Amino acid sequence: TRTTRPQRLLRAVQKNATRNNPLSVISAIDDFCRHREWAMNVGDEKGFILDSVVNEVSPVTALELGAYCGYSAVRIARLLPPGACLITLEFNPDYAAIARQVIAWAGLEDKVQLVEGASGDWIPRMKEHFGIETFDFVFLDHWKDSYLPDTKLLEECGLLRKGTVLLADNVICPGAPDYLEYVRKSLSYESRFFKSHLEYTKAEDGLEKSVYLS
Ligand SMILES: O=C(NC/C=C/[C@H]1OC[C@H](O)[C@@H]1O)c1cc([N+](=O)[O-])cc(O)c1O
Ligand SMILES: [Mg+2]
Repeated sequence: TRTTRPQRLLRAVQKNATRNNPLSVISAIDDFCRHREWAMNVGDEKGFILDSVVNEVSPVTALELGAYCGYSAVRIARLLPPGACLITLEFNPDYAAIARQVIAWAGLEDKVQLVEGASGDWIPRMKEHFGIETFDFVFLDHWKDSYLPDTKLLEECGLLRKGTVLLADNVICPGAPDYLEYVRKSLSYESRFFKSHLEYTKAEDGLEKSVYLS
């Protein structure tokens, strides 16, 4: 096919969503993915849980690992308090290009810093490059086998503080077994599972919320 799925998703946003209206961008993507083409956004059902955790934490500094088309970046950034910011890391340049445009269509570019590159390279540079002390909230939604090494890297780089909330997507499907075992067994985390479904399907999935105790 001439265009890619992310390009068709962006076109659906530009056609059906209102500029500077994040909720209409979220709805346009969910409609596209439910009725036209499935895509790996966190989706509306898990998105509702994501929203409730973001509202509870009300983060001033937030990190997202894996932007894809920018759906969860829009979900998170629309809820951030004034002066707060979301840094989102995306390895795939094609996804990053689409995500930037989706975030811009929602009018949230001032709240979101999209960084193209590998999380393993960028996490150690967060403090000096972005002037970040610690993160209040981290959403993990990138490669599932990167959840654990990147969490350990965040710890080692001193980017987590007492009370930092990690929220991980897909801990059942596709699954992140090594990450789940770690956060559930570690005395440094208080972990809780939120049962849900794989985006736009009836398959079992869920989010794991883990509070860093330091
Ligand atoms: O691989 C998934 N996400 C990882 C994304 C990987 C991409 O983001 C980082 C990198 O650019 C890579 O190309 C995924 C996969 C499914 N799935 O059903 O296969 C469902 C989901 O919610 C997912 O986040
Ligand atoms: Mg996901």
